[in-house]
Amino acid sequence: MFGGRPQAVKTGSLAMLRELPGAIGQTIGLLWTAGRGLTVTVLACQTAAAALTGLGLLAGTRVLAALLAGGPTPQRITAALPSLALVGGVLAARGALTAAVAEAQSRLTPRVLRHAHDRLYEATAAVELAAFDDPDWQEALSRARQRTLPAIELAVAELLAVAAAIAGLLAVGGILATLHPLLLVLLTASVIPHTWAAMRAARTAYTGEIPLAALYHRQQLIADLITGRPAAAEIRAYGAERFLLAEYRRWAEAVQNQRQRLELTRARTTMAGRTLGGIGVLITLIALGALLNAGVMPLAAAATAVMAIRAGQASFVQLATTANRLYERGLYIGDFNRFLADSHARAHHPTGDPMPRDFAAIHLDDVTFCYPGTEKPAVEGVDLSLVQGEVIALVGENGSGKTTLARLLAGLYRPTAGTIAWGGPSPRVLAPGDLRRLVGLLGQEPVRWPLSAHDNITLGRPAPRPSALDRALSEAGADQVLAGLPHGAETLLSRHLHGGTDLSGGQWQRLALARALYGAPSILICDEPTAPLDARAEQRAYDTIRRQAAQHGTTVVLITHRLASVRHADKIYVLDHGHLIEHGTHDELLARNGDYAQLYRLQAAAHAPPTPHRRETPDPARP
Ligand SMILES: Nc1ncnc2c1ncn2[C@@H]1O[C@H](COP(=O)(O)OP(=O)(O)OP(=O)(O)O)[C@@H](O)[C@H]1O
Repeated sequence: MFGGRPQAVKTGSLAMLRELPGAIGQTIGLLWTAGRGLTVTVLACQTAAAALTGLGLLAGTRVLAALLAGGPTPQRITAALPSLALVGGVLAARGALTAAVAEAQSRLTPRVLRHAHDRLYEATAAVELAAFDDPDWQEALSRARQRTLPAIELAVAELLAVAAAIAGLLAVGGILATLHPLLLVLLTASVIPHTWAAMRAARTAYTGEIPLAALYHRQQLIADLITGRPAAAEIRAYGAERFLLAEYRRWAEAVQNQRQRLELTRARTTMAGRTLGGIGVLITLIALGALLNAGVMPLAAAATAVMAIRAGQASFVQLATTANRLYERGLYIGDFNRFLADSHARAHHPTGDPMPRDFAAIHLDDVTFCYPGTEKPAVEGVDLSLVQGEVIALVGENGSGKTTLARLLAGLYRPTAGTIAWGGPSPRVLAPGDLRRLVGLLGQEPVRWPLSAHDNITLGRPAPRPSALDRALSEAGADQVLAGLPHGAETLLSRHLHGGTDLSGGQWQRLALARALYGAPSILICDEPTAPLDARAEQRAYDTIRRQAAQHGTTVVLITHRLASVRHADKIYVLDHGHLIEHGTHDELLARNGDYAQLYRLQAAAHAPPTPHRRETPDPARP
């Protein structure tokens, strides 16, 4: 309902058996890339431990045979001693191997997790911006983070448990086959009910987990609102505490009920399996008794058979449970790998020569852009040419496509149709990633990076020239902000971190302008850049922006609803429902008396001094 579309997963036993090898393959692939040596160590130790189990059982048979043989007790004990020593040695060696497996596993699991996290964040960081607007990709990302990463951690343990169970079964099977082939049949018959119950319980957990995840997601959203800083002020201002707590409790109760239902079903299935399993064991013991009675098997072998069958049953149940769970995790891992491949396909891959910093013009030819998953273009059929050093303004009503067009110009989006060409006499169509390095972006709500003030400006970029930082700071007025900080440029800007501090909206904006200027951009996109600034800072910001164009040849794209601020732009483009409907200078557009002129006069009237009007004298005749 709200936790993402549940995956269509086949949960039948046959489907599981068919797809289990693929799931195991996915998990092994992950283990292999994260730590080959450790994987081999764990598997080798497990195989050796299983072989030792078989050897121990055989030695146990010999001990029993010696003890049950005729003759005086001291003599029988002496005869059993070598086999007893072997049993002791086997047990000690098995203990050592189990400890080695546990140690290797404890080193392998964090490695696999780190590797998976690394791949996830690397793939996510590399994708084009448009992927973040695609609900399918977003959903796959959320699934990868919330379900796959925890699943991977469990899959490692489960894969190793499956391997241990298979090795154990092979050892026990070998012993039983040597004792009497009929014992193999008895073992299989006795484990069927248990195995069925284990598989069913695991499947119940999986199918019940999908609605549980959706409910939990909703509960978490509200918990985040209650505990997070962004909503803290509004919650208190509107007195929404009780409302939110009630909402939280509603979802928490739904989570609790669903969990209880799941646990109950699981407990009942397990109980049924155990009861049937008990009957299976009883039948096995009766059959063993019959074999003994018929003289087909000596007493010592029968005792070993009982132990082997018990060990075999445990391995069978472990195999059924973990294989089922591993199958489920394998589905998540497969999903994760598909997400990585899809993200890789959506990533920017640099092509061709690097773009020169200087360009004569940018030409947009019949450019259209649709957001992923939408059919209505946000920008349609736009033709536009930008000359280096120009200040252009994009104006229009809310949702008319200004931000989208600016992002197309910045190379952050790829046109759905049409071309954007950069360059001089023979303009080149560039891959969007080539443009990005040349662009400075100043948005209305810039990111407040929880880093030092210095890193907030540089973001790890090398200085294009030695004085770049000082110049950017002074041009943006951010030097004054830094001067007021307790540790200057090294002050940590986050109240969430110990020793950190916070800035006002306007101070953050000045830092953002410094960040945009620091890279000496060829094109500076300012999307409502002065909303949080006071009048003086706004004036100063516009002066800076204009100076960038005049002195440094930076092309400026200005988006603002304050039309008084765009009067000095070299060209003004008016957008309406994604279409360019007018363009020209301020005076040309006023003379044209179109949409721009109307909007401008509307705003000018709002700022005009109020016209004095006569106070009406009350009419004594009116009631
Ligand atoms: N991420 C998105 N996914 C889908 N549609 C989007 C997305 N962002 C914007 N749109 C749609 O694209 C259209 C243009 O949006 P855009 O943000 O470019 O307008 P704008 O002129 O900058 O608006 P405003 O003045 O309100 O900032 C709108 O109809 C909007 O609903």
